[in-house]
Amino acid sequence: MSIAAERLIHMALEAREKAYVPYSKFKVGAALATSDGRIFTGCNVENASYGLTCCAERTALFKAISEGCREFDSIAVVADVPDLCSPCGACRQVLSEFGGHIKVHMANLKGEYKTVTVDELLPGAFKL
Ligand SMILES: O=c1ccn([C@H]2C[C@H](O)[C@@H](CO)O2)c(=O)[nH]1
Ligand SMILES: [Zn+2]
Repeated sequence: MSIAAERLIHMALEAREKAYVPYSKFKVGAALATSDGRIFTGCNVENASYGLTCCAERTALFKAISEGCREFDSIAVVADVPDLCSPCGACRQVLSEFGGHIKVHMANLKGEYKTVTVDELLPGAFKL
C-alpha cells in the first residue's frame, strides 16, 4: 500500500515540532510509512554528548522496528533548509538495511519536495 507524499510530509512537519534540539536548534521531522499502511513519526533527539544525537529518520525507523514492523514503503523528512532535507549518511545506511526500494520524500518548509529511493541516495550500501 502506498501513501501520498503530501500526507506523510504533513505528519513529518508535525513531528518536527517535538524535536529536542537545545544545541543545534535545528529541528527535523520524519514520518515513515510501513508497507501495510501504518505510520511512525520521529524527530531528532540531541544530547549534551553531541555524538549521541539520534536523527529524526532513525528515531522513526527505530520506533517502527521496535513495534515489530519490518517492511516499509516510504519516509518523509522535513527541515528548514534552503533546498531539501537530505538524510545523513548514517540514516541512509540504516534505511538501506530495510530495502533500497524505500521512497524518500525530501522536503522543506516551503512545501517543496523531491522523491528518490534509498538506493539512489546510497548506491553500494554496506550489506552482510
Ligand atoms: O537528515 C538529518 C540531518 C540532521 N539531523 C539532525 C541531527 C542534529 O540534531 C541536527 C543538526 O545536524 O539535525 C536529522 O535529524 N536528520
Ligand atoms: Zn541522519
